[in-house]
Amino acid sequence: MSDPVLSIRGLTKVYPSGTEALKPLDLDIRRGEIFALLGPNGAGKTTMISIVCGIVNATSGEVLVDGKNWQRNYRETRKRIGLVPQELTMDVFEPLISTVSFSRELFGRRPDPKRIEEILRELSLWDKRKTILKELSGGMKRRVMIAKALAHDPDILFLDEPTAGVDVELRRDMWNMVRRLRENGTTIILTTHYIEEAEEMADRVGVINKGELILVEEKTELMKKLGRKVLHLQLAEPLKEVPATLGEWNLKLSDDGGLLTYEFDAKADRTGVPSLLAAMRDAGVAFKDLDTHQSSLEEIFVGLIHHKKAAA
Ligand SMILES: Nc1ncnc2c1ncn2[C@@H]1O[C@H](COP(=O)(O)OP(=O)(O)OP(=O)(O)O)[C@@H](O)[C@H]1O
Repeated sequence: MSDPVLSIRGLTKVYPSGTEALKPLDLDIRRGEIFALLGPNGAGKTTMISIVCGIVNATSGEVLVDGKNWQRNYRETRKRIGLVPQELTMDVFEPLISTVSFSRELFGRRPDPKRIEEILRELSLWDKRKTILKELSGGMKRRVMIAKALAHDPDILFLDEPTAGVDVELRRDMWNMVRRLRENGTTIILTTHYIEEAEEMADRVGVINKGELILVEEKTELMKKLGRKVLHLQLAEPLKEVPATLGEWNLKLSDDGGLLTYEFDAKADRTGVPSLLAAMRDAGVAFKDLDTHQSSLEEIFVGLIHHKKAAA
């Protein structure tokens, strides 16, 4: 990959409790991409983000921003990174606008009331700017967390489960905001439990499990490569068993004998569907309906984690 904006090299984390949260982890993030990090609870997503954002110390390894060591260039690099954390953290008695303006100055940026106004308007927070944080709804507080992360105009933005527990409207607003940021050149790394979110938003997907990055792939490639297609055939008459002449397709017959399922590789040029249908005709098996369906990222993800578990 040419010129990654962020490089993670051999990153490990062992907490004092002895938990090995990250095995040596390597990852390059491309400039301007949306990278979705997927993984089950406790996989190490927040640990990785917290290290890159300077909240948690790594046990070993290094993080490079534009090829420069993060720790050795702390002031310069930290102001380029924004984080929307999972947990809401804010001073509850402050008016919203002071909190957001303070976040900008914290990273050494000059005060810029116009820019703060722009951010608050975009997140539909402008009307609430004088409200103290304690009096905002949960969804509003989450918007404030985003405003705080954007206040210093970072060009690399981490979103740790941005839409966990938010309503449909806020989720849609967030997705739109992320797309707009990307259009303006911001690199975005988000963690999510919602696979539909990765499917909808990401250019690339990483899957992390037990502190190990088990896969990094272009989203479309991933879906093509691992996506299986499934053909369902509703039979005109139930079968007791699959005829022997249809053995090579490994068909599954439903318990009631009324549905045949054929799973095949969506990527392969010759799927075997036409020859299967011809063989069914020869065997006298008629069907009244058929449909095909492509595996979603969710099925791929569950399959990967299970495969790893089975191999362990
Ligand atoms: N401060 C800590 N002290 C000790 N162990 C920790 C600490 N923070 C996290 N861990 C452990 O490290 C592992 C990785 O946790 P982490 O929060 O990074 O996972 P995650 O993928 O973000 O999970 P989730 O999706 O539930 O947020 C887990 O086993 C967790 O219990």
